Amino acid sequence: MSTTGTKIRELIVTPIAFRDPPLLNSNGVHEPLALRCVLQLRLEDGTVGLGESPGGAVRLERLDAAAKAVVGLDVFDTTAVTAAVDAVLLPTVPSSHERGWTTSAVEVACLDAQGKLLGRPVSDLLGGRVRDSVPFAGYLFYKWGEHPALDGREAVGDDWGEALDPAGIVAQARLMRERYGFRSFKLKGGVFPPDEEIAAIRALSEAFPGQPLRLDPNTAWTVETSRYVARELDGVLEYLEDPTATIAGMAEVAKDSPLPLATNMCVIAWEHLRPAVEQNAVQVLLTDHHYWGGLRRTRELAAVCEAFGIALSMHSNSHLGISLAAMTHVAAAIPYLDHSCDTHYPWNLADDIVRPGVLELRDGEVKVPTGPGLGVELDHEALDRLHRVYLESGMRGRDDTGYMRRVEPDYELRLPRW
Ligand SMILES: O=C([O-])[C@@H](O)[C@@H](O)[C@H](O)[C@@H](O)C(=O)[O-]
Ligand SMILES: [Mg+2]
Repeated sequence: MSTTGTKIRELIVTPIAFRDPPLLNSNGVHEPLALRCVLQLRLEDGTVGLGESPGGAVRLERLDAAAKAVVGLDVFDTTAVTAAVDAVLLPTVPSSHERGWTTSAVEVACLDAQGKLLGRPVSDLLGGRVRDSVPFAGYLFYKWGEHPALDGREAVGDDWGEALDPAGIVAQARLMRERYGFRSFKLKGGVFPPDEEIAAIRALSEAFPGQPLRLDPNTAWTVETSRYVARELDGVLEYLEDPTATIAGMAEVAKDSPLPLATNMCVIAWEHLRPAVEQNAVQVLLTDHHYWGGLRRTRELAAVCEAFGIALSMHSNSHLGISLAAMTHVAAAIPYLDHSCDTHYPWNLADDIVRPGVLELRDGEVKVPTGPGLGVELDHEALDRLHRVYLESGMRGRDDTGYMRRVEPDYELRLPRW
């Protein structure tokens, strides 16, 4: 194939804001809107590759810099594209993890364009799929029934309702199961005292016998508390995720934990792998292509984990369909993925920017799209609408703690809290 038409003509980055329910976590509560950026990588021949990145002013600025750096490069030379993005960010963004967020979004757009040019799905470009559909876990959150009235805005409810105790969490899990068929569940913890969250997990285990369960308090606990919870939930959880902070802290917990420990917080860059392995700090790694530098790097990461006997799962943050498609393709192409993947998608899919019909959560799984590239089509009308929401909102970053303080002025962010 000649490179005449496969050169990158432009990269359009569109910031958007979409509705998000009041989901609680160890940092506070989700704001009424969540931010993402949508990438359209247009080639000389008119082919467009799609990408999606976490949003906010900082990420947008970096993506805008990346957009200038990639013009004229061949879309098939992802090594050169990634190097160009990395080089333009290096002077101001020293952390490889931070640069990974930007390179990843651009790489996904390149792979989508490549797949469209070749008429092959992205999973083929990653070596071929080993499964036709990818299992996801129902991601449960403690939550308020509505976003409270603030700044003259009326309260905003949703069709999930309130979940502030074990009965509420079980009811939410039942709804998740009814709507999407999930066969495993993750509870976002770090919100209530550990015994209350242990009770919620026990209630889930009774309601869904034999279904894999996980608990993730996002470092809300001390080493001692983490060990206590691990002992209490031995035989009930498949793994305990980020109970405490740092590789050293996790290693301390691991010494005495009957449960495998998982992370998407203390091992988030290549340089963290060696100390984590040496200290046996984590037994499960939640990959996330958004911050490991892309889909191909995620596959490489999986091979490293396989070599060291670290099991694999997948992390998620509030996201839309382009990211879900990318997550599904890479999960399909990793033989060694032994846990269902996380996804926030059920919380946000009402505002998706891809056309319906391809990505469906059914029986707790998403079928790997078989069309060219990521296999999803951008809904331009939805994109324009959500871009206007972004502009009008004035929101330029995520602040779960600040939002919580506006509702509960005495709220203090403390990690660990228990
Ligand atoms: O969206 C949230 O509240 C989650 O806590 C998210 O911020 C985390 O990144 C994530 O889902 C996790 O597994 O740690
Ligand atoms: Mg986590």
